[in-house]
Amino acid sequence: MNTQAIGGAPERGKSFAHVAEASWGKGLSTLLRIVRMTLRHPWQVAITIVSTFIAATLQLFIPRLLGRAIDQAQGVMAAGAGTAAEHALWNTALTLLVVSILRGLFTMAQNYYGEAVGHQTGYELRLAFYEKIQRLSFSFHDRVHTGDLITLGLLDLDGVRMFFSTGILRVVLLGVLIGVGAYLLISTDLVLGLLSLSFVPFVAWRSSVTQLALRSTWLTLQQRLSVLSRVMDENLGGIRVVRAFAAQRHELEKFDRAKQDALDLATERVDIRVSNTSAMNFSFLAAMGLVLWFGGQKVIAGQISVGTLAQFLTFMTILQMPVRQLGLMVNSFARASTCGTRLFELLDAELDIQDAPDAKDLVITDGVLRFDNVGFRYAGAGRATLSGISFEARSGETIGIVGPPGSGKSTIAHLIPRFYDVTSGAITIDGQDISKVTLQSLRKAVGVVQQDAFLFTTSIENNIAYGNPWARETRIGQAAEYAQLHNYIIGLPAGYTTVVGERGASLSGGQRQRLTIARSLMLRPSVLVFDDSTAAIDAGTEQRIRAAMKRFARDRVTLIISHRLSSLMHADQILFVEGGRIVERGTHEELLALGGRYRALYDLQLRPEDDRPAAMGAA
Ligand SMILES: Nc1ncnc2c1ncn2[C@@H]1O[C@H](COP(=O)(O)OP(=O)(O)OP(=O)(O)O)[C@@H](O)[C@H]1O
Repeated sequence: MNTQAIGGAPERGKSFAHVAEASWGKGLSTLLRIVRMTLRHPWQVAITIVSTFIAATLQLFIPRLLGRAIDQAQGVMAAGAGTAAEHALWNTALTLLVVSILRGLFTMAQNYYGEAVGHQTGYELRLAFYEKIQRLSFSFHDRVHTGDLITLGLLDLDGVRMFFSTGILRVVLLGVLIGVGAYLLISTDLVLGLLSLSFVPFVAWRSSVTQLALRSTWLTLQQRLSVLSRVMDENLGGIRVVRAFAAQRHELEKFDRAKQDALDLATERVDIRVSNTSAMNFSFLAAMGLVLWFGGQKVIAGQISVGTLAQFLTFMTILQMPVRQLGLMVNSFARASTCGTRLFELLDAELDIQDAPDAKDLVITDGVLRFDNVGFRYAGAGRATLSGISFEARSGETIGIVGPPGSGKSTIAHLIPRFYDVTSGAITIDGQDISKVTLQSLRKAVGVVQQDAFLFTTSIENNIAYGNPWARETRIGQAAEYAQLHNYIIGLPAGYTTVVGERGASLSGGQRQRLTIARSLMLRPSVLVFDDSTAAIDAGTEQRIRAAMKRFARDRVTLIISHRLSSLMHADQILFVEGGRIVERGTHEELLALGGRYRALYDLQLRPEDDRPAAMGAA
């Protein structure tokens, strides 16, 4: 993803996971930013690093103590029980025990606080991520697929979260073990020390190469998993359509293809891992064989003790694991830099719809909504969707908007709460340009009942009170009454506390639409827009809703967008929109008298069959 892709350029449906690896400079600044985030928890970070340091240092004592214990055991065998040699052996054993316990305790502290820092950083990032997603514009959500966002919020976030424990702490651990350990070994016996460390460069190199190879396949794997999430997201979201079209087999094949792509890569990753692990094992065992051979010669020659040889071998065993994990550390750095770069680009993305610097709250006085020569073009669209839209609606007035599909009716509705910003002209409410007032106050003043009757998987009550969670029961009941839903709800065994199922699955289409109407009424908005939101409601119920809402509509502007003329023919003003322009306007009677497009639509929909002209009847 690049900033431009988020902020502006519209590649609809383009994957979020296409990002190439970050440049070195960018990667480094990302890592520094993660470190800064981590340092927001200075105490935990300090405790973790100090514990890691102490645990690693204590671990270095173990080979020495073991070597000494072996030599002392030989002394006991030569001198017999109860001698000073036996005392010395007991002391060494006790020291070994204490060192092991202390090392265990510090390792526990290292793991505990290390995880805590990672989880806290992850939590903060997750919060920032979700907050940002909530604030990004509709254009962003038009463009970026939900599956990609899920991948970003899970996998990428994890890559950053784990950086502290798998990246930074390993630097400390390896630094102490290899740095101090190498010094101790070489200072004890130069040749044996060098031989003991001979496997380190090869294993470190192989481990890093393996992890970098795994990482590049990981990036591709992540993209493929992102595709898999998309397929699953679409399949589950559209499960009813899939069933209705008996398209299960097609969907399964689609899923299988996406899954196979991911699986092939996962298998490739296993191959890389297995072949490199064998090479590393071989190199370690070869180095051990060399140390045994040379060390054995020295023992036989009496140049070193058996305990000293055991010390070298034990040290090698201790060292091999962190050296093998060096690649993981390299990977952790690389992963955190890529994931972090992606995540931070999203977090830093400029909000194209946000409060102007000097934005003030919208103040409603007379409740006049005005469109002044408004033009609009969707980002990336070849031509304007709306041009020269002008109209005014006063409080208590109802405006009907009608027109062929795709003519721009919903787009008009979406401009009022600033889901999108106008490209030219202005929209004002009581003389205040909506682009200059705070989004919060604007969206409280504008209620849009959308075509898509989305409900949350919670109770009816919570769904109605969604925009106003502290609302009293009486207000919730009143909104339901306006929407002609109250009688149905109180007939349910659990009444208002009935849970509506996933996205309202247990309700009919009409009930869902009425519930979303009630939800918007709860806001008591100054401008209330019905965007084709009564299509699933029968004409009789719609009439009752209109009658019930008469009083409610008295002190607000109501905009009704509908294909059904009976829904809007009573409006004070009707706008006929075609090709993004208002081509006819007036009351029902005026438009009928005009004999234009509205009239033709009326003849088609409402005029009694017998009265229709022959041509219209034929149409
Ligand atoms: N998010 C979007 N991004 C790009 N183009 C869009 C977007 N939404 C709508 N369009 C296009 O804008 C035009 C107007 O769409 P709009 O939804 O406003 O029409 P409408 O009159 O409400 O249609 P309908 O009656 O079918 O709901 C259409 O050509 C549509 O393809």
